[in-house]
Order: sequence, then structure tokens, then C-alpha cells
Amino acid sequence: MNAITCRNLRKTYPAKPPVEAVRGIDLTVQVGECFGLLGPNGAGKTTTMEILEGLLDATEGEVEILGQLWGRDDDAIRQRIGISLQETRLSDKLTVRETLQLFRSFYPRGISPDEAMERVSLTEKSRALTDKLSGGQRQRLAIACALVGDPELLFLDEPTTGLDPQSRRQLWEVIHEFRKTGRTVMLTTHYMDEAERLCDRIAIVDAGQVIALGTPRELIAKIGGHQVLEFRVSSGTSPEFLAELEQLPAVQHVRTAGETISLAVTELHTTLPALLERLRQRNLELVELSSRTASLEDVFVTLTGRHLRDDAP
Ligand SMILES: Nc1ncnc2c1ncn2[C@@H]1O[C@H](COP(=O)(O)OP(=O)(O)OP(=O)(O)O)[C@@H](O)[C@H]1O
Repeated sequence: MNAITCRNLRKTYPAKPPVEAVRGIDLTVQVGECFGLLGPNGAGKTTTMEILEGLLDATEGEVEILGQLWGRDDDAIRQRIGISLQETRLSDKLTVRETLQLFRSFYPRGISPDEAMERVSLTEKSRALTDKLSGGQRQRLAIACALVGDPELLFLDEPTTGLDPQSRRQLWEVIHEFRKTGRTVMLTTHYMDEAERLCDRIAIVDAGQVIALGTPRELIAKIGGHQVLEFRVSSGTSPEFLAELEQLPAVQHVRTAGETISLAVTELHTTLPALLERLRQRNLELVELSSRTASLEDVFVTLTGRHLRDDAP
């Protein structure tokens, strides 16, 4: 049995012109996996998640959750999943404990509100009204609400968007603890570090389609180079020079962003001396040079020519 199976998922929003938000997505998520949908704003991640969560009807396609079908076994599925939406509206008239008691009342079985608070480290705030919580605490409460029914499968839509680094790490820890019990997590994010850190497998989504699927390592291996060499030269570059770079040993891809040139390389120690020699022959002065390990951001940029986040350099 898989935790999630969907076939040929499509969603077209009625608008003028209609918006094809999801354009034929097939996914299989195994029990115990943490699976991530990674993609830029508007890629169709939330739409896909909401269909998988049973909150939105697909235009086409079928979704099976833990061996049961949306449209046939809805009540049974709802007892087995927990959902944390991109934005959770909590009643500001309720305390943390009351909020969790309310959510607990929706499920015939589950964990106690106290245990849910404990799991997300909110015990000290049990009597605080929800509108007195910080952003990170509110988000942890939203996840506690998703955990209070003791779900087998947890859906998290952009769980850490807008949070400070410390709050993000706290949330990662909550997810990590949940997974220790062998349960499944499906999340969306546009933070590549989050996807790399949390997910066993990732589907990179762009314009309503999966453009790459695999473990973070497999995806990075797909672009050919595990290292990225970035540099700038003083006097600009020419198309001939860029073409020459592609011929350097161990270079898989050449990319430019403004004046910065990035080379995806398989063997840094082979490429670097050859690059320096080429610059010397062309009388080009190096102004900046750095190397780093390739990331999922590099995968996305290589596949689409765009960055995952609008504010990325
Ligand atoms: N109710 C709706 N009516 C019409 N278009 C919609 C509706 N909801 C979403 N869309 C459009 O569908 C596309 C996919 O949106 P979706 O929210 O699924 O993307 P996303 O990847 O989750 O992006 P984000 O990270 O910004 O949430 C976008 O072009 C969006 O504008």
C-alpha cells in the first residue's frame, strides 16, 4: 500500500481565460516517506496538495490515500490524515489549549491536547490566546491541530514560509519527530534547503507539471555536476568565450547570471587549472572566484532557466 497515489491529476480553474493550474501530475508516495513538492510561486503546489487533501475537486484524475479513494471513502480518509494549510485562521478568542480541544473534538480518536502541545513545544503557552502568539508559535499550533487526530499522513503546505531561522529549525524538529514513528509527510516548499534537509524524495513542479523527480542527490546528479564553480572576469565575456568554457574538462553546464558565470562541474580539481589557463590565454582578469556544492536551486535553474524564488539573486 502507498500513502498517496495520484494519476493524471488535472485542475483547471474557471476564469477568463481558464487557468490550467495542474496539468497531468502522477505521484506515488510510500508509507514512511517525507515527500516534497518544490517549485516557484504559482507552480501549482497548493492546488495539487488541496486535491490530495480532499479539499478541492480535481478536474480530472484519481487520488488514492492510504489505500482508500477520495470520492468513495472520504470519511475514513479524513480520520487518517492531518492537514496544515498555507495560512491557518485560528479563532483569536480561544487559548492554545481550547483550540486543540476543539480540533480534537473533530476526531473519534487521537492524542490529548496536552500531548499535542508537548510535541510542538507550546506547553508554556497553553493559556495564551492565539492572537498573542508569535508567527513561529502560531505555525507550531497549526501543526499541533493537524497532529491532534494522530494522523498516519501529515500534509504541510509551506510550513515555514515567513518564519525566522530559529522557528524554521523548531518546525523541522517537529516534523523529524513525527517521522520517527514511521509515518508519512507530504509537504510543499519553495525553500530548497528545507526540501533537501527534510525530504527523502522531491518532485520539482513547474507550470503545473512535474519536471524532475527523485532523491535530492539524484536530482543534483541529473545536472551532471556536483560542484558549481562561479566566477567573474573584469572585461565582460563573449559568446565564443562561453562556448570555450563548455569544452573545458569536467564541465557539464555553463550558465550566466548578470556578469557571473557558473560552471556545473564533476571534478573541480580538473576544471580549475584549465579555466585559469584559458583566462590567461585570453588575457582576462579574474575578479571573483568561488566554488560550492550544487543544490536543488541549481537543478531548477538548469532545467528552467529561472530561479525558484523571485527574490533569489
Ligand atoms: N481559485 C483560483 N482561481 C483561479 N486561479 C487560481 C485559483 N487558485 C490558484 N489559481 C492559479 O493557479 C496557479 C497555481 O496556483 P497554486 O496556488 O496552486 O500555486 P503554488 O505553487 O502553490 O504557488 P504559491 O507558492 O504561490 O502558493 C496560479 O497561476 C494561480 O494564480
